Amino acid sequence: MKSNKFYSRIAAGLEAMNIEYQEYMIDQLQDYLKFLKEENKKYNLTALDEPDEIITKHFFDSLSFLSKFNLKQEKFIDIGTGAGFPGMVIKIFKPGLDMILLDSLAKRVNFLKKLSTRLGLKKLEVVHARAEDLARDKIYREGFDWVVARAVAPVNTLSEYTLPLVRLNGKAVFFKGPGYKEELQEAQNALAILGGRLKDTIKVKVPDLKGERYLVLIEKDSSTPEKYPRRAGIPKKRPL
Ligand SMILES: C[S@@+](CC[C@H](N)C(=O)[O-])C[C@H]1O[C@@H](n2cnc3c(N)ncnc32)[C@H](O)[C@@H]1O
Repeated sequence: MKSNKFYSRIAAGLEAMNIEYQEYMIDQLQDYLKFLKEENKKYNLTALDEPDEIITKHFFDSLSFLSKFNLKQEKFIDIGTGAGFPGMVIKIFKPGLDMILLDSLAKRVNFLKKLSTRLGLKKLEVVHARAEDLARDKIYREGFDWVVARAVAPVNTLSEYTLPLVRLNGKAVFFKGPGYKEELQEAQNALAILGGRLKDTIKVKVPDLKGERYLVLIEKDSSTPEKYPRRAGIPKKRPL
């Protein structure tokens, strides 16, 4: 519904990022905003509460991914998705993706399940687990074309959460601020052990956002040894 308050702002952001869309997708995003605001009062799902801030810092930041990567019908997982960023937003604009949203916190998982039903999304699974445990499950291990994460952990720890889930020649993409360079320095050992290789760091322009944003692209060029990830909690406590 174009008359809705935030429609034109969202449309302008999508156009600035060169992202193709249909009107119903913006309607879904507005419904997401409404439901997030309602549920956030009860469950503290995200620190941001002001709609314009949610649009810029959560929606547009998540969508910056689609301004750089052209996705087909591929298998995708968002690790530590929280209230659905970036995975839920990407799914709305790429409904053909086979998407899993993973988080270890039940209240966020429950919110996303309700939102998925409300929006009528298909090929979307919301999973309540820790990344370290999911990667030990044969169904998921090395099963994804794309593994993404935003605001979950530094690159060394994050590599152990994500790379065991990436299929050979698949990709992990981390949403980062300008501190990514130091994090990459400290992650060289982790990447080498886990079978990842830094392919690119891509600066993205997020409409209306002050501050620099980057997508760190890692490619998986060899299989992750069986012993990784280590048991839940260890990758954070003792990064490789
Ligand atoms: C700071 S929030 C970021 C949420 C979202 N990605 C965003 O950018 O708004 C980090 C989230 O990661 C989840 N998380 C942290 N470690 C995790 C792990 N090992 N496995 C699964 N989820 C994890 C937390 O429960 C939390 O919801």
